[in-house]
Amino acid sequence: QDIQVQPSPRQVNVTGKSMTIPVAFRLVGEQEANPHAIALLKQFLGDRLGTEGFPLFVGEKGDRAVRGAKRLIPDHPEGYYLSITDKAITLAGNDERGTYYAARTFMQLFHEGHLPFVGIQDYPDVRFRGVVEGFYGTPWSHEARLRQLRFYGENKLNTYIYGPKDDPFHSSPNWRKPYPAKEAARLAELVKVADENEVDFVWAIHPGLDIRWETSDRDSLMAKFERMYDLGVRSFAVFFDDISGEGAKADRQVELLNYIDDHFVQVKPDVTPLIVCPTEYNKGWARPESGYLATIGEKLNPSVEVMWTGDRVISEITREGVEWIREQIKRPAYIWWNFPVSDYVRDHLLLGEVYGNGKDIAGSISGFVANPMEWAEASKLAIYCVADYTWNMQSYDRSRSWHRAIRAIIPENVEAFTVFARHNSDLGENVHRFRREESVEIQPVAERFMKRYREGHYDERDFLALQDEFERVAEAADLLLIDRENEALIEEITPWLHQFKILGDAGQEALAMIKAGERGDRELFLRKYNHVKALRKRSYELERQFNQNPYQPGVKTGTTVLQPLVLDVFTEATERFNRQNGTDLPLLADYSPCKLTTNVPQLEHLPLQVYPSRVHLTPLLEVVKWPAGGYLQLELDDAYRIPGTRLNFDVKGDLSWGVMEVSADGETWQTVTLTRDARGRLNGKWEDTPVKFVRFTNTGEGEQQVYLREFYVVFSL
Ligand SMILES: CCCCNC1=N[C@@H]2[C@@H](O)[C@H](O)[C@@H](CO)O[C@@H]2S1
Repeated sequence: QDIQVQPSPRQVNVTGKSMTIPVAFRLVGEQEANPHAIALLKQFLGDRLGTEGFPLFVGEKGDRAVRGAKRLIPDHPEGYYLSITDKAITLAGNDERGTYYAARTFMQLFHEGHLPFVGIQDYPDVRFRGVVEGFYGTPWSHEARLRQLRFYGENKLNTYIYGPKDDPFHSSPNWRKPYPAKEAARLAELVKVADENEVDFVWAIHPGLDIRWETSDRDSLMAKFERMYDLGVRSFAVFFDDISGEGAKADRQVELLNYIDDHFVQVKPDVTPLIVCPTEYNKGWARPESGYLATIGEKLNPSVEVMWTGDRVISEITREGVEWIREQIKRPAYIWWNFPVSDYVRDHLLLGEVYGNGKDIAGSISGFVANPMEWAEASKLAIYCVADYTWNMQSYDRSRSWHRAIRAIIPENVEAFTVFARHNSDLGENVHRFRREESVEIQPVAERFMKRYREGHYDERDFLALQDEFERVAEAADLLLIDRENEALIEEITPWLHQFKILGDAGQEALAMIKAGERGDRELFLRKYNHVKALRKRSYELERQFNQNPYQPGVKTGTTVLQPLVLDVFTEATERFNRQNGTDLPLLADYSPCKLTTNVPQLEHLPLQVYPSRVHLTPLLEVVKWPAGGYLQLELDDAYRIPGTRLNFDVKGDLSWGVMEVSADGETWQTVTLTRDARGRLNGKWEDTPVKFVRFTNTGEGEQQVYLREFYVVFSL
């Protein structure tokens, strides 16, 4: 019998036999065993549990109830031994959490009225496994967090790091203040539910934006940690990421961290190791000459965990990469993996497989936590796979895990959600140039079809395969929109489901244009042509209505294969129709009236958001290092009368180091005075001349570090 346990256990011995599930179980070891494991079993077995019945021995190594299994329990943190025979069931943990995990595995073995006779010895590859709520954007709701913690309990994830950038009591300015009563009570509830699910609730503080290296701020931080300890928090982190200036100094940071470690973490009886996010948190930003990492490696107490995102902010974690950082910081790195986080591509959902990380890194890292999307339920797909990967790397199978994740998350609509997730997994062009596979199965068919269609002899089987896929897309959208088993998930993805339905319909109708054109049926062709244009307009309006945020507003779906395919088919069919009928039916406006050029490395690949009346530059979340002579230029497709551009560098002090200019021809430039409006945004104004170019240049002497929160050009009212 195929034992399906999540995450995949390390060592499973099956005898092939099984027994019908006993009508009653006699629990042995309740007094000594991990109470959360006992509670879980009681809740799961319900009234099957009594003083009579089939013996169920539960306990930790050394407990009387499981003394017979002592030799069989793996000697690893969180390891366990589980056995089911026709005589008894044994759930024996190497420690309390191990017993809990044995109970979780036991629960998964119940299958269609039977229990398999099995011996399992299991333990995790990675010590700390889980999620860091560390994204920019709307923090998860309290209910979403409670669901997450229960999900982690089910999937043997033992860490949840609370660090939402937009929580003012986690970051500046209120990191010094205790949480108000309501928030404090909610955090206390999260800690309780985390405990019940054997999850370490790690509370992180992000003081770097305005910390002063004086005892007063040190004492404020210690006092805040004490407050959180009173709420039940037993795991703590200090984030020094995404900051510049005073807060970024290594020796100051180390002095503070060692103080916290010596006077708080090491003196409390039950606090787990302190975790820190360094300012140089990926290899792309590490500067050996700054000595930052060297200072961390040499002077930071060895008991402090140091987080790391890999070779870049968003990157796959490789053996070579973790060996490199281990050398620098003189300890295994605690990985903060930036996936499926989408706060730099907010119009996309990242529902694809988890792949690209090495399977040989377990020995070189101490932790691996995923930074998710602001969409908590939708993030569970990737989190499920990370749980499988970090528990047992060698046996991790990206596709098997992904399919199981979908079954775990939406069991009543597996087929529909699989179609939806297949086509919502790539990020599109983005500042980090991180991409994921999308529409993998249909991509070769689409490519072959378009090529042959253009050559004038496509294969009917390809046509039918594409038509079938677009039908599945439309069906999946409708099935999921009425799904009621996981309403929180559907609520999160509804805007994308509407967009997905439109994509399915548009794909079918664009293909119908081909057939109508071939049959010379002008009337039918025009009907289909108009329908596709109407669908496109609806899609555009959806973009303007949902998921509006100042970064990547809108709702993108199928951007890598299906959307381009619809556009290609529509364009080709319309151009043929125009040639055959001497008409000039317009094509879909998909050009971009604006081009970005820059010599500032971090701005090179910023996508532009183009709207009817203005061009948005996707702002960055990280600090932008703007070298002397560095410029950012937008070139419009024509000279427009622009009533004024909006510019916003969240910088302290003035922008006297830079100059804003406009030009109609790229030759003669006119300087623009920038004035701050009520909201502190810098507005450029100039007299009424047509403008084709807008640029901002660092004319100062040295590099500037700025937050580019907003930059857009309004080029018509
Ligand atoms: C090494 C741990 C520090 C990582 N800190 C990071 N801060 C930012 C996060 O808040 C964002 O969600 C992430 C993705 O945009 O980028 C960086 S990653």
